[in-house]
Amino acid sequence: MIPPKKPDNEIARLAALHSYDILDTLPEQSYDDLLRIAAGICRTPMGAVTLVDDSRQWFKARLGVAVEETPRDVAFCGHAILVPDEVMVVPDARSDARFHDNPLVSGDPRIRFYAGAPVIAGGEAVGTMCVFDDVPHELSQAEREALQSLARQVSVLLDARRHARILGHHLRERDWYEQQLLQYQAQLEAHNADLAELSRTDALTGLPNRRAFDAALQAATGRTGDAGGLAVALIDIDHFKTINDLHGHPVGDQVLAAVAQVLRASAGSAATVARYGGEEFALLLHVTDAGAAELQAQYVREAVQNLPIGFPVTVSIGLALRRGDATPAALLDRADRALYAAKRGGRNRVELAGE
Ligand SMILES: Nc1nc2c(ncn2[C@@H]2O[C@H](COP(=O)(O)OP(=O)(O)OP(=O)(O)O)[C@@H](O)[C@H]2O)c(=O)[nH]1
Repeated sequence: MIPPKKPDNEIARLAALHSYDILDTLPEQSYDDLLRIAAGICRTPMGAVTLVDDSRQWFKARLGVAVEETPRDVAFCGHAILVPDEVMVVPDARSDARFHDNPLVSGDPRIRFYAGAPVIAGGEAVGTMCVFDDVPHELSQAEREALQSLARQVSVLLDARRHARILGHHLRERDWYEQQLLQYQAQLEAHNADLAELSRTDALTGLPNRRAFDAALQAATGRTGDAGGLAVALIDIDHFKTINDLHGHPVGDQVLAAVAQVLRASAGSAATVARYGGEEFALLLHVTDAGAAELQAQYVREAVQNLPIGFPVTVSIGLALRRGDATPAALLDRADRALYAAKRGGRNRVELAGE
């Protein structure tokens, strides 16, 4: 027996074979079908689609062969791939010096006839489409060409497999990027929501700020059709500059926070309470008439007056009831003028705006 030598381009040949990542995969109908056609055309009971690995030949498809692989040393196909563009035909292995005492000849499957067409993939002879028989044979020119054609079809299958795998890889990569994008988008939306929240909230008191109050007023005036259903109260801490001057700015901040808390607690859950400016707050009240609005404003004023802070803190309140379809600006203007009147009138009081 003469074991097949390794071709000069063995390293490149193995690289090409391994790039298909097909060794030791499950049988596939397409390869089985091609093999069956080859055996039918060449009139043999046995055959294989072999891939010649470093030290073994592995069968992607097999017909009448019990084993999944054999050592490369005894592989007929190891010889066949040495001449990539020819079909190797061994009419009777027993009279061929390379094979007469080959264990595949002396033992099962007792090969006498062999014909193998190299499968060229990635430019290299990676294996064969081969047929064999346990009786001697000849191969006609037409059969030889058919075997070669079927070997080319094996190459087509191998390339299709590689393209499918590359495509699958790209799709998985695209899915991954899509996932990343969705995550970034969710993060951005969360940040935007945080920013929106920040831009609508006063940091010192935690109350909605002037922008948020104006938006709430705008929305409420758009909704409320009936006159007198809505009132705005502008609330200003009295002599706040003096509080700052006497007790210091940090204490002034604490007073602002305490007043904010008391306003929120005393204004009722339906009211919108906001910090409207430095020491100025605003209330949006849903009330049925001026009497109810005034009662609520007085309640708020007294709640501030009763704050247990250690020194007197009072507020002046300008109250304006919405009449007809007055705009938010007109309503605020009337409340502001009423506040001015409350200050002038002695502070710590509620003044209801006239027409
Ligand atoms: N501590 C503190 N003071 C503030 C803040 N915002 C505004 N102020 C102060 O609030 C004071 C408002 O003073 P003024 O507008 O003169 O009014 P006032 O002293 O409250 O007097 P009247 O409104 O007339 O009763 C100013 O001294 C501002 O510096 C703040 O966030 N913290």
